[in-house]
Amino acid sequence: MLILEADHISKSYGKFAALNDLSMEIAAGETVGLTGLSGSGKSTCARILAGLERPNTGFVKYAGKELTGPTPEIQMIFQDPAGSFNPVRTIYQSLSSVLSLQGVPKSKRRDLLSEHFQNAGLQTEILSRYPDQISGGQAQRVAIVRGMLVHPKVMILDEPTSALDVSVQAQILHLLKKIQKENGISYVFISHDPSVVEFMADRVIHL
Ligand SMILES: Nc1ncnc2c1ncn2[C@@H]1O[C@H](COP(=O)(O)OP(=O)(O)OP(=O)(O)O)[C@@H](O)[C@H]1O
Repeated sequence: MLILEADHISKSYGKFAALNDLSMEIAAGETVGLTGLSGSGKSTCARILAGLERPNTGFVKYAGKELTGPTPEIQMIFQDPAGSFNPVRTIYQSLSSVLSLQGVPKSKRRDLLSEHFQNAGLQTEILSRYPDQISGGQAQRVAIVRGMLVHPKVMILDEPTSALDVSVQAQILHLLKKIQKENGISYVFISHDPSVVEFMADRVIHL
């Protein structure tokens, strides 16, 4: 079953064409790799597939319907995980507000987060820290947990391990594979590193 489709999408910024006539299809549960040189439009494509930007021409369909904006069902993970958290809130506060939007009562949030943390190889002590008090690898695990809290069907991963040490990179890639196996979600995995994309993806598209 197709979950996400891009149909002849193009994007220009002024006269500059960042993405030119890309079509791709992503089936439920599969990982499509997206690779290409710096400036080839990978991040532009990621933002469009996540509904964060609209293409100038063409369209994106999610679950058969045109995507016109962001939806919780498509989550995006960025290269710089620490930067995607509010620096003046603890990790618990940031994640708790996601659960609040989900209607999870306060009394259940800590236990639920502990369960997610254990599953993602994170110690629960991290919940009381601020984003600048955790490592890059820990921050990326927390970002992945945060994305999973809303039960997405698709995750767009834009260079999720590029800022991490090689040993930490491998751990994150294995965590992502485990999460996919457990939840059957689809990934669009973007990296300029062909070996990382090969490891993760069922199919690879070169931009
Ligand atoms: N908001 C924007 N305004 C103007 N130009 C942009 C904007 N976003 C991207 N671009 C340009 O579009 C092109 C594609 O950028 P994009 O970030 O999608 O490439 P990329 O393949 O992800 O590159 P990298 O691997 O270096 O991150 C680049 O030349 C970039 O400068």
